[in-house]
Amino acid sequence: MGREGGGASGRGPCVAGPGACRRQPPVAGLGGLGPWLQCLFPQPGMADSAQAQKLVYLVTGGCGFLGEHVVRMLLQQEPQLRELRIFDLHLGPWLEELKTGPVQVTAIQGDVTQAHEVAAAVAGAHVVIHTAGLVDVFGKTSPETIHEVNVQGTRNVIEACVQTGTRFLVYTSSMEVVGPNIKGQPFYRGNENTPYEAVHRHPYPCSKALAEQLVLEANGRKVLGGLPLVTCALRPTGIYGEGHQIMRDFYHQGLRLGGRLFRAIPASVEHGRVYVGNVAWMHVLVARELEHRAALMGGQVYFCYDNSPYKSYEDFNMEFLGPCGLRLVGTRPLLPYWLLLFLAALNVLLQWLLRPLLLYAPLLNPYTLAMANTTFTVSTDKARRHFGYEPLFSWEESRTRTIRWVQAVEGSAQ
Ligand SMILES: NC(=O)c1ccc[n+]([C@@H]2O[C@H](COP(=O)([O-])OP(=O)(O)OC[C@H]3O[C@@H](n4cnc5c(N)ncnc54)[C@H](O)[C@@H]3O)[C@@H](O)[C@H]2O)c1
Ligand SMILES: C[C@@H](CO)CCC[C@@H](C)[C@H]1CC[C@H]2[C@@H]3[C@H](O)C=C4C[C@@H](O)CC[C@]4(C)[C@H]3CC[C@]12C
Repeated sequence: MGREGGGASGRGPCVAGPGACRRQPPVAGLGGLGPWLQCLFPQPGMADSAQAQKLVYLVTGGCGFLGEHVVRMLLQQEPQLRELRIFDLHLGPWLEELKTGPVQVTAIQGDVTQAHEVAAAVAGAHVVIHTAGLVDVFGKTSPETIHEVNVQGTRNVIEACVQTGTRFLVYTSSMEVVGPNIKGQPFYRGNENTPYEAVHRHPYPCSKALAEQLVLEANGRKVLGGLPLVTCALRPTGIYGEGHQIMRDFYHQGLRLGGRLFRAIPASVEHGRVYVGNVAWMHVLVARELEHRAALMGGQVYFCYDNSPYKSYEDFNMEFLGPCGLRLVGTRPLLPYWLLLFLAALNVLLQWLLRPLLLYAPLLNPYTLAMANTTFTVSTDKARRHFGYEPLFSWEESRTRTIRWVQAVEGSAQ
């Protein structure tokens, strides 16, 4: 089953190309809700594309942090959408508001580890965007569960595409498929071809690497009907933006500490970050262009990037937490690295001791410390060259939106 209809020109005014794909500029002054409101109350131009609505998309993990942004971005930016299926273990109440729009929104409560549930959701979809995953570097879930969800879940998605005839699969991978590696070697302004020893031991990056490999190897497999499956993988660096749980955790930690956070990471260690709206936009563009540029894009990996500045993890967070009243104390780490490592190891011990009683999963553990202490930044234009990606949101917009969101978190916490 292929995608019906013509090529790029049949896709209304929204053709890929630097900056060309923004159907409507986001409305300023709505606290980040502008694009979403536009999708609920479409502008006149939207009506033109009504006849062209024929595609069925499935977003797995569509109720997660990234998934929700992908869902909303699709509704706003994909004029050919007829039905949007949202598959998630936990469905969010916000889905209800989407059901009043012109696109049929189908919420499916399901588990990617259950092959039959995945196959039922995939059947009849033209494109699958697979973002569902267990993101855990804090020891909340067992390595087996992480593997089951991230690897077997991805295998189930691939097999469902093959069995039901879905031809286009976009997988949300991660920078962690590359690194930082166990040796803590820096990856400085690297691109998709930069040589780097990608060796991992932690269950999360291991699972993402295995899943990505499955997706890339599946490119070219014949699906029901005999046509080839076209796959590719997107590798976001650390995502930030509205809904980012770890940012929320840092914010609350700062409030508990009297409006202060204490520097633990040298300011010179740079960490790659990318705004969630731009990551979502990249997914939408890739999904749209896979059919037209299958030979070029099939089996490829793309880092997700934008114009967010290169900074240390903590300094970057302060771009948002600072304007919300928090202060980062110290120009250098206040504790020596060996002591942090000791505390991190102690946290692991405590987690193990307390496990029968409660889940103790603090931000600091040897793995997160190593990640935060290792430079990992990307500098690439592969996505622009291959499918015309340009960030939809400037750094200033991304920053403003994130600050507004943290302020709203603050408001709701009081
Ligand atoms: N957050 C980041 O910084 C980041 C960076 C790079 C890559 N990623 C990847 O992006 C994807 C989304 O991450 P996120 O940060 O939005 O995480 P998230 O936890 O907010 O979202 C994941 C979603 O997947 C769903 N899910 C989990 N297990 C499932 C299952 N068994 N069946 C169906 N749905 C299930 C969850 O309910 C959740 O809604 C993940 O694949 C992650 O590996 C995230
Ligand atoms: C030592 C602490 C003092 O303040 C700082 C700890 C920071 C860590 C909690 C985070 C540092 C790097 C983050 C990860 C990175 O941004 C990339 C990721 C890839 C993605 O696929 C999932 C999320 C994450 C692992 C992200 C998690 C949090 C950090 C380890």
